Amino acid sequence: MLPAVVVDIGNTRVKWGRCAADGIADVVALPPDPAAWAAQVAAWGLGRGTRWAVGGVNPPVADALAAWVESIGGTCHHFRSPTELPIPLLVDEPAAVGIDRVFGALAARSLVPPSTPAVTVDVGTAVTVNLVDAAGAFRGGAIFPGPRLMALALRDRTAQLPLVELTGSPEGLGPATNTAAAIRTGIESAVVGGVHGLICGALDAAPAPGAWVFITGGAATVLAPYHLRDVTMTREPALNLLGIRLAAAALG
Ligand SMILES: Nc1ncnc2c1ncn2[C@@H]1O[C@H](COP(=O)(O)OP(=O)(O)OP(=O)(O)O)[C@@H](O)[C@H]1O
Ligand SMILES: CC(C)(CO)[C@@H](O)C(=O)NCCC(=O)O
Ligand SMILES: [K+]
Repeated sequence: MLPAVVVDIGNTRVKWGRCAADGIADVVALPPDPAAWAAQVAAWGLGRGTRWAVGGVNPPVADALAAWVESIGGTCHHFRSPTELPIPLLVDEPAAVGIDRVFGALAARSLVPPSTPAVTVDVGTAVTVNLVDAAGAFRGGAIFPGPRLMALALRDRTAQLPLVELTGSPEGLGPATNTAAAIRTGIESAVVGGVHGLICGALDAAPAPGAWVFITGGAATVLAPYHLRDVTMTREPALNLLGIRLAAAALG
């Protein structure tokens, strides 16, 4: 089944991808709100009979979107479990893995040369760093709070810290001279350092050298100014959407 639109349901936002012959042509991130979805259907000129493929880690929103697609005359394939996807999940409890991590893995292994491991980094509501081995199996990874969750936790669990808005521009890791900048510096460093350490851990565990690293997610720009020696890092904003497209295509 080749869908016209693929949808990745996150914990904060709903990402839509418009499929082209060779991949994902356009990506938008929308709130979990049918009014925004209707406006996007109009903007992309999607008619009745449009084929959709949907999956994600926020089941109530995924169910709502799948039902909404059918209410506007679309047909929708809804991926509900990572065990439905055409990739081995070499972890303790395959059904418990976040399906977004597995969509990313599916896409990553389609982008690397044969017998090349891949590491995926998704910086969203949560950050995940995941390993796909040289045989193309998902081998697990790590999960930690994303930038916004860190900022909320500091506000919610301290007496004196304000909620700091994260901007697109990097703060840098040097000593900051006011509270808000100190929090932004700390969060930036937690993400950059955490991702760096986990990429190294995954590369050490990868059963073959030469792994490719893919970076995706709404806050992936946080990592843009930083470089890892000897590692090929590729920004792939549509990584999870590409994985949904591949999973749908594999349905036949
Ligand atoms: N340029 C940025 N710099 C720092 N933080 C950012 C930036 N862009 C987004 N963020 C923060 O990173 C977090 C993740 O961003 P966003 O919600 O866009 O990701 P997402 O991939 O859509 O997440 P999910 O898939 O979980 O819905 C948000 O909490 C947001 O506040
Ligand atoms: C970690 C998140 C929140 C990242 O979106 C998602 O993948 C998820 O809800 N995972 C479930 C638990 C797991 O992946 O092991
Ligand atoms: K995410």
